[in-house]
Amino acid sequence: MGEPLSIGIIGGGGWLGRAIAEAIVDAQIVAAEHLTLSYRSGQPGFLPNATWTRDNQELADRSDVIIVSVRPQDWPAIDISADGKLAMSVMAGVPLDQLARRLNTERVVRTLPNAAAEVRNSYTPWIGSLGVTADDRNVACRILEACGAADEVESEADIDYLTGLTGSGPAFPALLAAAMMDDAIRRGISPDIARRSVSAVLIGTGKLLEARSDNPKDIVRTFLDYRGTTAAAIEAMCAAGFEAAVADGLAAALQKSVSMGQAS
Ligand SMILES: NC(=O)C1=CN([C@@H]2O[C@H](COP(=O)(O)OP(=O)(O)OC[C@H]3O[C@@H](n4cnc5c(N)ncnc54)[C@H](O)[C@@H]3O)[C@@H](O)[C@H]2O)C=CC1
Ligand SMILES: O=C(O)[C@@H]1CCC=N1
Repeated sequence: MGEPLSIGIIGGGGWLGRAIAEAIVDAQIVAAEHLTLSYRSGQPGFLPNATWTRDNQELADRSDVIIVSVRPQDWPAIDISADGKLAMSVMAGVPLDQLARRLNTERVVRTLPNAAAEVRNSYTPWIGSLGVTADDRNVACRILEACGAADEVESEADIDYLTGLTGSGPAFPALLAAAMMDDAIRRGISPDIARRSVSAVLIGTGKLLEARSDNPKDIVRTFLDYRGTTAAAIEAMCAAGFEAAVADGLAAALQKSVSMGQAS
């Protein structure tokens, strides 16, 4: 058996960095003692057995795999050499060629998890550069699957689109939940019941979609066929522009993803 894997996460104290760190330790992909996490100010209190540092080059030197998990606007200030090692990015917009050039390695994997990584339910599309080896792909897959489901995609254009659809994705049901809650409260339902009931609807629907292989369109059609309350609601929502609003939102996310890559 080879040496145990060592992994470093730049921005390991952030939302996604922490989620990945805790997921890969729980999945025993890396021992906390072989994990290095960097932070900018104030060492976070979780994973006390990991090595915490402010020095990103030290992190890179200590790690076989380097994961960059800072916000895209903080990426230009990251000035390290991965020295040919496997580097992975979770940053929205930043393309593979830029990662390779700036991190000094041909072995780069661009990924786009989502916030549900915190509860090991991310959906994460990823793509590797030509320089990644079969072992690299295997390591990247294990890391990403510790955070939920992961799929290798064919092009970076797919990642740009999925950045909005799935990377930003959890925000959309959250937006729907917020609108449903506001409406319930406006109509006199207590905030506590409004929160519990709306959360239960979203969680229950997620499980229903997971359990049934139907296309969501077919489920909607079944509801419409009752010609009852659900049909009345769906038709009013669609007449008010629901589907167009979703399409406009996803187009705006795609445009932003591409422009963030050009600006970084
Ligand atoms: N939060 C989300 O839902 C998703 C985030 N992403 C991507 O993940 C990346 C991180 O996002 P979040 O974790 O949400 O942001 P965050 O702001 O919670 O975490 C970023 C962390 O990086 C740290 N940081 C910044 N510069 C640093 C430096 N030079 N050295 C060490 N640490 C540094 C910050 O102090 C912060 O703790 C972003 O690029 C974002 O595009 C991708 C998909 C989903
Ligand atoms: O909003 C953002 O830019 C990041 C990427 C996807 C989710 N959060």
